[in-house]
Amino acid sequence: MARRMMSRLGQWSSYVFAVDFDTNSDPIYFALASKQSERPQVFRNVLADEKCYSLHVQSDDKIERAKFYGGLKKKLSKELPPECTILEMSIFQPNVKDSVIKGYFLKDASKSSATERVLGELLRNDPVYVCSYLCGGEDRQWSQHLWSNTEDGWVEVLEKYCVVPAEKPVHHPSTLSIINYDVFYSFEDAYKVLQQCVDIIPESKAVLELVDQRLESKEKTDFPVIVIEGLDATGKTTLTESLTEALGATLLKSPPQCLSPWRARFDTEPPLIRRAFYALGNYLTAGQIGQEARQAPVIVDRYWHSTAAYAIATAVGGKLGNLPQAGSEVYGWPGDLLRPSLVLMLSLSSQERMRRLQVRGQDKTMEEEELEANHLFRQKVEEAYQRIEGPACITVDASPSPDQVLQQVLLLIREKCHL
Ligand SMILES: Nc1ncnc2c1ncn2[C@@H]1O[C@H](COP(=O)(O)OP(=O)(O)O)[C@@H](O)[C@H]1O
Ligand SMILES: Nc1ccn([C@H]2C[C@H](O)[C@@H](COP(=O)(O)OP(=O)(O)O)O2)c(=O)n1
Repeated sequence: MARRMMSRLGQWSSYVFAVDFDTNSDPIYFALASKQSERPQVFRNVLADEKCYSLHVQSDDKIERAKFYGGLKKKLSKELPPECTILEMSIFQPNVKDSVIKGYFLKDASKSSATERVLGELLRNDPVYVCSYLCGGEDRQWSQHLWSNTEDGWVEVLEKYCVVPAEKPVHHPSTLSIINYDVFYSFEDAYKVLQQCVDIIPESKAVLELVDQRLESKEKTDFPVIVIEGLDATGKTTLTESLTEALGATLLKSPPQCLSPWRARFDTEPPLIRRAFYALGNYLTAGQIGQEARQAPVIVDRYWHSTAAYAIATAVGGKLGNLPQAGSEVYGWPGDLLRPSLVLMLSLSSQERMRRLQVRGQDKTMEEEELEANHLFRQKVEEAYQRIEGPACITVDASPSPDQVLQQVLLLIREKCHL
């Protein structure tokens, strides 16, 4: 174990650490060095007298890493003293795809040694690296101390490094591991994830069996395929139903009905597994679209745009500006997924959306803070929706009455699909 850590440490000189102290600002970036830097203090303004720690997952297995990272937050929240704040942290090579190792940074204002005990326990039993951070010396500079297990079960410091400021990278670290972690760009990539889960999530087997029986879809459909997208409560169900009737169309949705028994189960899984499930749902729906579009136009309630936009918005931490730039490959359409003829995104002001949610009896009890975080999340989803290409979505104002929205959309369909 110690040898493994040493070899890892050797690589750390090219890594940058990012800690999200505040979702509305940039993370604080730092690196490790053998000598202190002349530059200003790394944690100035964000740390007072707290004890600080970091921990991140060490495993070469992608599924194990995802499962463990997801469970770790729950475990930490349960076992650490309440004065301990858990912040998201990543270690990465600037602008190098797939180089991110996720972890947590702990700001501990408690007076007890409970945190050390919990971390020592984790180090002994789980695949984690643990470090503590100390501020000392005349110039009050920070250093990082990597913990190691001794033979007799005690914890000791294996290596000590100076913490020095690092440049802000061009790409936010959370954008470096979107491909094949949050968004899958081929059937095979998503399928492989669920295959690797069969032993730990038995429901994966049933999903794979359904997927194995899916219908193949052709590139071109005989009748137009129109996808309706938008955040929850923007009126998708209302519109897709009236549209289906008005056009004598067939109504489908993604994920399809046949996956409903497993949706809640996969919603509890970490992003890697959850997103692979939704990705496969699109291929099942694509098979149904191919079949139905031989006889009539098809209306689809959510499809690839939802899968990609929600996944990207969840994966990208912090500000709207952290999203990958428009034109980035993450907004591309999977080469093997049936493309619809038209994608429309229903858009509403957040006040009207809240009003509709309340009419439906939801979101009444949300705390202010959660509302704020949700506001940022929804902005990111809508922005990601608008950046997805091949086909891109057309934004429709969903604030008029249901009939006015329907008429507006029928006009668009006639214009774009010649129906
Ligand atoms: N154009 C509209 N104007 C006012 N209320 C609407 C409109 N469209 C839908 N609603 C109402 O808003 C709520 C959410 O609509 P729904 O179609 O269920 O949205 P979604 O399927 O996008 O979650 C429902 O109570 C619905 O009756
Ligand atoms: N085709 C789809 C549909 C939904 N999803 C995911 C994206 C979000 O995490 C949720 C949104 O689902 P939600 O329950 O809000 O959907 P409805 O508005 O009830 O249709 O599902 C997806 O990834 N791909």
